[in-house]
Amino acid sequence: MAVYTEVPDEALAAFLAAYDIGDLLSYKGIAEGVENTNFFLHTTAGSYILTLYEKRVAEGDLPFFLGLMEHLAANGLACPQPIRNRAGEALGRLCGRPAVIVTFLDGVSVRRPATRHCRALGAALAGLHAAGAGFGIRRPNALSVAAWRPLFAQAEAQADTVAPGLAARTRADLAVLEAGWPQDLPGGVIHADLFTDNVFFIGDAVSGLIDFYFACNDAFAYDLAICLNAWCFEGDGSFNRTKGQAMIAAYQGVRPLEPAEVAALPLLCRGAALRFMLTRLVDWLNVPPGALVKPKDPLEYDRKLAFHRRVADAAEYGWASAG
Ligand SMILES: Nc1ncnc2c1ncn2[C@@H]1O[C@H](COP(=O)(O)OP(=O)(O)OP(=O)(O)O)[C@@H](O)[C@H]1O
Ligand SMILES: N[C@@H](CCO)C(=O)O
Repeated sequence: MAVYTEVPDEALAAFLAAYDIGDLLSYKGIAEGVENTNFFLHTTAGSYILTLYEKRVAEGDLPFFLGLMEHLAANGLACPQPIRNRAGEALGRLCGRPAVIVTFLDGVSVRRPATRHCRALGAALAGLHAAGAGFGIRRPNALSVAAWRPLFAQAEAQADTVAPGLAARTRADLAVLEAGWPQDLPGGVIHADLFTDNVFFIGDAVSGLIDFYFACNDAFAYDLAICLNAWCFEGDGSFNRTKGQAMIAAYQGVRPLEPAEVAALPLLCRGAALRFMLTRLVDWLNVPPGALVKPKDPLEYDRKLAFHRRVADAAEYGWASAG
C-alpha cells in the first residue's frame, strides 16, 4: 500500500467514533504497496488496518471484496475481516474516499522466498481456490487480456524512454496473447495479485493472505501463473524450476491441474507477466506528485517476459506429470 490521501487527526477521530474498536492509541501511514492508502491503527482493543480506496478500486466492487473476505474466512481461510461499525456497515467514507477497517493479521511476508515458501504458497493458493466456491457475487477480471491493449495505449508513446524496444516487444506480445488466450479453463474466485507481500508466514507455514482488491472470477491456472511469476524468479532474472516444481506440486496436492491447464501454462505465465509489466509501466510514467509511494519496476517484468517467450512447455516451469 501507500499513502495518497492525507487524513487529518480530527477526521480520523470522527470516523473512528462510529466503531466499537476502543480508543485510538497511535496510527501511522504504511508506505509499502502501491494501490491504496493504508494506515496501521493501534487502539485499546487491538490492531487494525484502515484502508482508503484509491484509483484502481471501483467503489461498486467493494461489496465483492468485503463479502469475499467474509466468505473466505467462513470457509477456513485466514484473511483480514472487515469490521462493521455500530450501524452494521463495513464500508464508510473518509476524506472523500471509500474507507474500511479490517482486522490485523499476524505474520511476516518473505522478501526472498525459498523453495519451502513456494511449496507452502502452492497449497495455500489451491486452498484459496477451494474456499472461494459458493461465493454469491461475481466480478469479471477487469485486468485480463481485453484490458491490456487500452492499458498499453496509456504508455505506448513513452515506453521506449523506459527501455529501448519496449513498445515493439509489447505490441508483439499483445498480438500473440490476444490470438491465443485460453478460454473455458476451470475457474472461480482468484486472488490475482498474490505476490510475496500479500502472504504472511509464521515460521514456514502460511498464516494469512491479504489484499483481495484484484480478486475476481477467472481461470484458476492464471492465478498459479501470477504466483510463478512473482515467487519463482531469482534476482538475476532466471526462473528457478525447483521453486516452480515445489509450487505446482503442492498446488496439485490439493487440486490436480487438468491437461488443458497444463498446456495453457506458458501462455498464462506470459500474459500474467505482461499484465504486471503494463500496470507498472503506466504507474512508472504517472507517479502522483507528493504521494508517498515507490513505483515498482516495469523492467523486472520485461525481463520475465523474455523468459516466457522462449518457453516450450509447462515442464520448464517445473510441472511434472507425476504431480
Ligand atoms: N490485515 C492486515 N494485517 C497486517 N498487515 C497488513 C494488513 N493489511 C495490510 N497490511 C500491511 O500493509 C501493507 C500494504 O498492504 P497491501 O499489500 O494490501 O497494499 P496495496 O497498496 O493494496 O499493495 P499492493 O497491491 O502493492 O500489494 C502490507 O504489506 C502489510 O504490511
Ligand atoms: N503486485 C503488483 C502491485 C499491486 O498491483 C506489482 O508488483 O506490480
